[in-house]
Amino acid sequence: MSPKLYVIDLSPPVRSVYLTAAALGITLEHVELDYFAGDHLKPEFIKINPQHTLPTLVDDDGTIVWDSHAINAYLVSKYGKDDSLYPKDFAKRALVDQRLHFDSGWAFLGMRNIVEPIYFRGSKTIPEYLKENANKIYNFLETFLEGKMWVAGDNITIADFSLISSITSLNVLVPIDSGKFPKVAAWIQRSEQLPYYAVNKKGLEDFKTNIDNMLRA
Ligand SMILES: N[C@@H](CCC(=O)N[C@@H](CS)C(=O)NCC(=O)O)C(=O)O
Repeated sequence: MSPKLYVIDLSPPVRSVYLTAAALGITLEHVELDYFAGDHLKPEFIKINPQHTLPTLVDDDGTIVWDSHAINAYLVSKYGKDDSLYPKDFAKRALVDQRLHFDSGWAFLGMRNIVEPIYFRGSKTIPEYLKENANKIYNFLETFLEGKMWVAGDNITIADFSLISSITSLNVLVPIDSGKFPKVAAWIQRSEQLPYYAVNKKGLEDFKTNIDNMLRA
């Protein structure tokens, strides 16, 4: 039996778990919920995750984990052959954790603040202050990548998986100026070369189509 992952491909946090699972070489059983029909708000799902967010993991032994960052750390700790994706060394882990919290508090949130009015309130434009915020996020990331291949050093970690799914989605909404943010642009290109990157690509393309349609509708 494979651990169950409740998903919607459009979601950046869900795609970060796809990347982690692919990097670990493990299979998760995807349970797709119809987000726009409100499947995640139904009592049977609320019983599993009262915060009703996707992704949510239910492992074979009944362990339930939600929040993609916690899921990714859990999967590496439980299924990783080594700790390279989420180092045990305190100082290295602290840097990865900082980047993960940057994803939660800035990158994903910056994207979510733009998307929700488009998805749920019929908004057809992106306010200037949210575009400015997106550029602030790109600028922070540009600084983090100074002298580094990946966001927390020379090894890829789960922080890259969280940030690549959020940042490529934010890029759909507020395009990254590669002249201003060359390190961010190079990091995206590096990520796209990963042998398992396709698991981010499909949901990202669906997300782009979805946003294009909603902004035009
Ligand atoms: N910090 C959470 C964010 C998860 C999240 O907000 N997911 C969205 C989809 S992208 C969701 O499930 N929204 C439904 C809701 O909040 O009710 C994570 O990383 O898992």
